Amino acid sequence: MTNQIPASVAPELLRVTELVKHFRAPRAAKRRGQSIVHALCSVSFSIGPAQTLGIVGESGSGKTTLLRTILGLQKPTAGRVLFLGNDASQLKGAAARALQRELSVVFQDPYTSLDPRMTVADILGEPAQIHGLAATSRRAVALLDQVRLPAASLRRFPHEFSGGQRQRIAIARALALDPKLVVLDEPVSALDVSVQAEILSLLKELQRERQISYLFVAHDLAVVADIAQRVGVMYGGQMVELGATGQVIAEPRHPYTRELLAAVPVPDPRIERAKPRMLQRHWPTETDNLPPCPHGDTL
Ligand SMILES: Nc1ncnc2c1ncn2[C@@H]1O[C@H](COP(=O)(O)OP(=O)(O)OP(=O)(O)O)[C@@H](O)[C@H]1O
Repeated sequence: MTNQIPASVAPELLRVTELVKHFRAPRAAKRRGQSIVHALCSVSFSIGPAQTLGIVGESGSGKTTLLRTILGLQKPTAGRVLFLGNDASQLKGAAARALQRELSVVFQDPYTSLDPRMTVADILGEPAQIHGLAATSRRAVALLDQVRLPAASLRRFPHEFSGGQRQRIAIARALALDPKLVVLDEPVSALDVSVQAEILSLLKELQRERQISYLFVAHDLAVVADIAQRVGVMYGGQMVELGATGQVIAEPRHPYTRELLAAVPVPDPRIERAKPRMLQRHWPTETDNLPPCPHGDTL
């Protein structure tokens, strides 16, 4: 007998519903008659346990705004973010802190995301300290082991490590409180291709070992295709495509997705196979049932 819940009835970890975020337009845009920037336009998706959803999109498509809104760093104009069934913005005190422990983040640049004045031991102990928990060196060594770095790293400072090693430290820090969901904001964009592959393979191993889920944001569709079971394509604040990775690659429906596929520099066999068949037939994806974009200009 196994206690595993079948995927079809597994509880949702994250549900984002019709998320809208508008900003006041900068002065130059106002002069062109645009008063509001529609950074997110009715974006909806969900992530289940031990799943990876990859979000891909060009600069300015709304990826950072989406992550910042999910992380509670900015309020949505409309729509909801439910994490483990809770709207974090409605929680206070111990309940809010307990929910925060289940969600962590890894940023793009491992050169600026780690405090240069802190040792690795301090960096890995900080999340526990923030939450009033004990930060033991045994726990820090276990975290280093998870990201395949030696225990001797504990006494060293970030500048003594390579970019890939720094990103391993950032991942170890993100795992410090055993979160259920890790948000990864372009985590391999600043790394060489061979180091990118190592970090992607580490993330996949960690997911298998710890059953964590990832929301993985990147510019590069090949990177997302390597790690994500599902992919969402953002364009102009909208999720123009959302579905199983193989399906989105095989049958891209939006011109921007086709552009992304054509731009993949390192051939991915699935992408290469798909290119000649693009758009020969229409497979329904999750975005087919999305409501139209509410083009109101509220802030
Ligand atoms: N604080 C803000 N005030 C005004 N406009 C903003 C603000 N933050 C983002 N925007 C605008 O919202 C849109 C989406 O920006 P966002 O940073 O989310 O895109 P992105 O896909 O993350 O881009 P990149 O890959 O370059 O980081 C852009 O038009 C951007 O100029």
